[in-house]
Amino acid sequence: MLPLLALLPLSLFASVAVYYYFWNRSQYFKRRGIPGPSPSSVFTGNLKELQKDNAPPLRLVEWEKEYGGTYGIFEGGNKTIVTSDLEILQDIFVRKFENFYARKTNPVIPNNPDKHPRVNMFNARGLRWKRLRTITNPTFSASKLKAMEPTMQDSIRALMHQLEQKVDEPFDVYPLIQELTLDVIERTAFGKKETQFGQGPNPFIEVLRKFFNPPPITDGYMTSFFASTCEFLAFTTYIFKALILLHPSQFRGFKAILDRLEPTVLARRQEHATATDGNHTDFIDLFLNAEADDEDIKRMADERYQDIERKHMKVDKKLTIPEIVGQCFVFLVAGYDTTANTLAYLSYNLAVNDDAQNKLIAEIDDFLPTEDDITYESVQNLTYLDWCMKENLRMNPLASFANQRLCMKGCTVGEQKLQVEEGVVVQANVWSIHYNKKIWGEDVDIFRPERFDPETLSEPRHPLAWQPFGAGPRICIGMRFALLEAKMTVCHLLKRFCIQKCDKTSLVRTGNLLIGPKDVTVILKKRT
Ligand code: HEM
Repeated sequence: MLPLLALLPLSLFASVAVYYYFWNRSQYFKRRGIPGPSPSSVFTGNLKELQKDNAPPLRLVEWEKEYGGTYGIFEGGNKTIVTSDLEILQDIFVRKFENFYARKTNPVIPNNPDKHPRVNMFNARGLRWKRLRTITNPTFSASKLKAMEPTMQDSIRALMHQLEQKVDEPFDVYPLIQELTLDVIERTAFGKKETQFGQGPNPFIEVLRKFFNPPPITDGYMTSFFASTCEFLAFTTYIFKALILLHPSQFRGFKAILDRLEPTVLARRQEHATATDGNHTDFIDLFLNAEADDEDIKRMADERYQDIERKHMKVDKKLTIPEIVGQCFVFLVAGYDTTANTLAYLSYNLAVNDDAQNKLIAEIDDFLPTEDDITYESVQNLTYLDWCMKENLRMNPLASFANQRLCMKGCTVGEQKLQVEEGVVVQANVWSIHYNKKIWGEDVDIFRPERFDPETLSEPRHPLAWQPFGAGPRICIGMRFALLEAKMTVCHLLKRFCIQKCDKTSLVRTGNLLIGPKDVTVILKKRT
């Protein structure tokens, strides 16, 4: 009885100590004199209010109006400095990359990025990231993109065939665009031979849709727990592994994607073992050509992520099979909805801006007399199309939450020499930057591609004034791929149709991971 009674004050003391730790953490920005919204919970910080209306980056814009250009929030245990100060961001993304070479911990997948076998390039850090990036860079070279062009064209033409059935009546173009971008990534990245168009809706879309629209973090006790305790990752990662075993259903989305990828990679590896020619046809082939043997794996186990600081250090150009699966996973996830959202937003912007649409059609007709003239090279030469793409992504930097870095070694940043301590995250407030009137002029809310005409500028804009693809050594690796696909699709589309608005055309942005339009309902009119 007595020992049990003694446990009572002990557990009381432990609870007070734990609470004090979290309370003290929640006072971090106050102690540092950095303004910001008071956290609604000492555990999950500002996460609840951040995700309240299902569009977190837009909440950052509202907070900037209240707290200024640089302020602090708590994303669970992540202490995050949100800023639209371009000099701070230039330091973080570019000049002091050696202090900021990692991303923040993902509360939904709390895997240790230095140890997890299936780490992908997005989550990896330090030397491991450098190795993955170095092997993957050539995948997006001009020659590889050119090799992918015929497949992209085939899927785009299949989409046009579907759109022909939709003319003259209002319809939501977004789901069909999603079908296209998934089709392209499945065919170019994972060797799927035939287009899915004409064979019914892609069953994988539903899985990805759920993946991209997770419930708010604070709605789930597991995600709340991991988000609150992200500084104890070395320990919580084991709890995470145990929970996956106990509740696999919680991670159904990931599992469904991996269940699909892993056998594909393994089957292809089998083909590689028996085939004689080493032609790279898609990402999996390219990765398998860099497969690590036992010796490589032993050597790579000594890889220390801090070695990123040794700038000229050579990296192994080798990947393990789980890493190959991880890379394929991130390409699929990063390459599908980002491009779909871009095209959906552009369809909306063209529908509600006749003038821009007419100018774009005139340029396409001038330079590309027939659909056969739409090629890898020719679309690069269309200036107005390029301005439309840029303006569309200025108004809709849909993946802006990825523009953040974790401080790995404390230093000062920006002109005011703001001290950033190790373990603090810096998040670019991209929507505020992209709508800053001092940078873009008074008409920031208007779709005006001409603002990207360099001849109208008295001096060039700051290199980070436009950052839909991020910046610095970790800038989006799929940028050229995405732009090629989007530009070719727009050219095919406007060669055949013009896009008209109707009563149901409106723009409501939503999404936790990416911000996309809820729907894009328009009317397609056949061009005569
Ligand atoms: C319009 C479409 C796209 C947008 C707006 C977009 C946006 C972004 C952004 C903002 C980042 C973070 C960059 C940073 O932190 O500096 C990123 C990273 C990344 N993106 Fe994209 N992306 C798009 C398409 C793609 C495609 C098609 C792929 C692959 C097929 C891809 C693969 C990746 C990967 C692997 C990273 C991580 C790079 C690294 O950490 O080294 N993205 N993307």
